[in-house]
Amino acid sequence: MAIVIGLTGSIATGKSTVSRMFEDFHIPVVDADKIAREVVYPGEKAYESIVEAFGESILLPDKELDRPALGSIIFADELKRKLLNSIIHPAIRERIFQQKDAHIKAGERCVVLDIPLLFEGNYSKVVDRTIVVSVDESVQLERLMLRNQLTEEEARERIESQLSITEKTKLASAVIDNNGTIAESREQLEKILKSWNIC
Ligand SMILES: CC(C)(COP(=O)(O)OP(=O)(O)OC[C@H]1O[C@@H](n2cnc3c(N)ncnc32)[C@H](O)[C@@H]1O)[C@@H](O)C(=O)NCCC(=O)NCCS
Ligand SMILES: Nc1ncnc2c1ncn2[C@@H]1O[C@H](COP(=O)(O)OP(=O)(O)OP(=O)(O)O)[C@@H](O)[C@H]1O
Repeated sequence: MAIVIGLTGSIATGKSTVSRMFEDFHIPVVDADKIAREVVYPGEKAYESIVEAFGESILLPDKELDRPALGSIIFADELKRKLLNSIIHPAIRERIFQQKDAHIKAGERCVVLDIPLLFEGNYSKVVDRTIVVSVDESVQLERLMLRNQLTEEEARERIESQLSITEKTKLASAVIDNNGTIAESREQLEKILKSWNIC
């Protein structure tokens, strides 16, 4: 029986940074953010529905989705965020399950599902264990503003669009404290996987 691990965090807490570490353990990762980009390539069904719902102003001159523009709209307006979610989440969900099943069919004994909205999207029932990557809210705010070049207000809107990191850590099987260095977080990951007899 394969073990399915759900990896999550809140925005900019370091989920992708930890996700990359699974490569060292030869554990495949299904990346929901990557899938979210693929399902909105021009020509995909979700792309057409997004343009219909949000208008051509969220497109770049080459007709690709203008992700920062769409981000500014949906993180500032809960109803618009719900509208985008209702268009895009079913397509993301379908591909997550397809990729997970393909890894298991190929004989992998452990698969990671890296999903930002793991708890909000009710994925916890399809994973065996969860790892939450956590940082203090002040560190989260600082890293988010720096990475996405956002004002404090914009960064706070994004943080508030998800379940808080405090709530997520309460729901986790294991927590990685990513306030320190990346090497320290890697050590914590290794310890967790060893305690679960995964590496
Ligand atoms: C709004 C979009 C176009 C902005 O794109 P951008 O390239 O700037 O950001 P990216 O996709 O890398 O997302 C960054 C982070 O934002 C957070 N986030 C993204 N979408 C959402 C959402 N609908 N609700 C809450 N948080 C979200 C996640 O923590 C994610 O890791 C994009 O995030 C998107 O299409 N979102 C909807 C799909 C989604 O929910 N994805 C995340 C979960 S699968
Ligand atoms: N331990 C660390 N020390 C310093 N910077 C870090 C550390 N971990 C991550 N970062 C930086 O913080 C930012 C957020 O990290 P990352 O992109 O991994 O977060 P994320 O949780 O995947 O974000 P998102 O939810 O937006 O996809 C990045 O710029 C990353 O380089």
